[in-house]
Amino acid sequence: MGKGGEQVRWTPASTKRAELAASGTKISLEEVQRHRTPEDAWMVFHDKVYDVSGWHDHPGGHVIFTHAGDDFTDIFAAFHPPSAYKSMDPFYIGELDTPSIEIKPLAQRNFEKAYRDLRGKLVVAGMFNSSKAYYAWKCSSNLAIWAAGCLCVILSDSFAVHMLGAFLLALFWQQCGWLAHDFLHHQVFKNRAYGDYAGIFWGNVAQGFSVGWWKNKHNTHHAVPNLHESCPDAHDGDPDIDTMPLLAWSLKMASAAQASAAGRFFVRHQALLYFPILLIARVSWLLQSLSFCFDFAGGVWESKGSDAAKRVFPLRRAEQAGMVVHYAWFGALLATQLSAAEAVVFFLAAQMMCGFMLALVFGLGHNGMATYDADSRPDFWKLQVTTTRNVSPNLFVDWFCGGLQYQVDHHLFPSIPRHNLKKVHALVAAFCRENGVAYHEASMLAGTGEVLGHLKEVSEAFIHEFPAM
Ligand code: HEM
Repeated sequence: MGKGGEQVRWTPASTKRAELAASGTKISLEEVQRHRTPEDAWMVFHDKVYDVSGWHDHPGGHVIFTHAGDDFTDIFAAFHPPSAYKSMDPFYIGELDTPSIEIKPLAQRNFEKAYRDLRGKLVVAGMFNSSKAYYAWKCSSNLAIWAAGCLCVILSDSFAVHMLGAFLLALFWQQCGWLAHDFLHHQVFKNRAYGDYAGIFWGNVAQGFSVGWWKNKHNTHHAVPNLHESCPDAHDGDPDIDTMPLLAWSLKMASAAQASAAGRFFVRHQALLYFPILLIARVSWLLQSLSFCFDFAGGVWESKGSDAAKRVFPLRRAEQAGMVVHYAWFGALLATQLSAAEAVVFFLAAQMMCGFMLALVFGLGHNGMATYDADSRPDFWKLQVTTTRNVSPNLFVDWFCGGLQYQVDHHLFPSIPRHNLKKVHALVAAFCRENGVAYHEASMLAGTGEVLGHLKEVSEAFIHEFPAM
């Protein structure tokens, strides 16, 4: 509140943060909630208010704006190394006029406290420390799959063996996806540059994915899973559910399809089209990666926040070089060993099999779970837990899903290495039970059934809502 009790409406980017901070003015939560776009972004951390309006050079990119107008205490802890805490100081503008403890319901306060205590216990228990031997084994066994795939192409003239090679390369790329994921979440190395370089090896060089593109998209997904964007100016939507015009995960998304015949067709038949769409997913990711790395095709395939991501990602040249190496080794393999026709079949088969195996796991993680509107989104823990599905583990699932079978645990603590997630899971499951938080787990088969069932429900709701279409 301002002098005389009137509500103060702060001007956005022009705000002089230091002056505001020095004035000691208390700020209401309602006031913070009004500043929710990239150019006018205020956020709360442990009852302190920060103004990050227009900070397009935040080292993590535009993901910071997903929490404009909101509390970012827990998401900050999830993403940042301890060294980042001091970089908040220049953005401080004041204290909340009413501490959150007096605003939030008791159950919520208890849960938040317990969640933060749990993080502390996991740090003390060494759960954030990686086993380098484990990752050396994962990396070398994956390279063995790559070698086997290449040898199938080099040593044999048989079409069937070549197709086996395509399958092995598809498996290799799928596992590269999980390795790049772990390195880029900084699960393996405390030194973030090492993680980024390893990510470029397993992402750009090995499988043709741009690390900068992936980080921008994936970190935003982590910050706001299954959340619909509030408005075109905001940066608060989950890019992973932005799958229109092909798949609609809620009636809200489906409604956007009613204007075009193609859109209506896809929504009506999306449960049947789900598996065929997974087959082409990787081709789309390759195009987005090329677009991000080389400004290819005028940015047609780029996702929101790409400009900032290109500017802030420090290893842009290295990732461009990585892409060149990827297409050089893969192109040389196909061009020197196969006829033109067989090379095309091999290329498409490998891309489609890999896309299917990657996307199947992605779908299991969140699709068919709750979706939220940005305006009514729940707090950090509820958003992360209720939008996410764990897959019941077994030896095959553990290998095939690369740690993402513990999706809930991973979302709550993204920088815990995958080999510790089994232990963490036992604590998180007990913790959710004690605090009455719905926590969902299904087998691979049942989970995929849930995804298809959800797509069908959205189709039916769409047909019911727009019967004349
Ligand atoms: C005042 C608020 C914030 C400040 C001062 C800040 C500062 C920083 C700094 C210094 C880094 C670089 C860390 C390093 O690599 O050493 C960073 C990275 C990052 N930040 Fe923030 N941040 C803020 C808020 C946020 C918010 C709200 C989010 C998410 C919603 C976020 C997400 C990230 C991500 C994803 C990275 C990149 C991590 C990586 O892949 O290396 N930040 N931030």
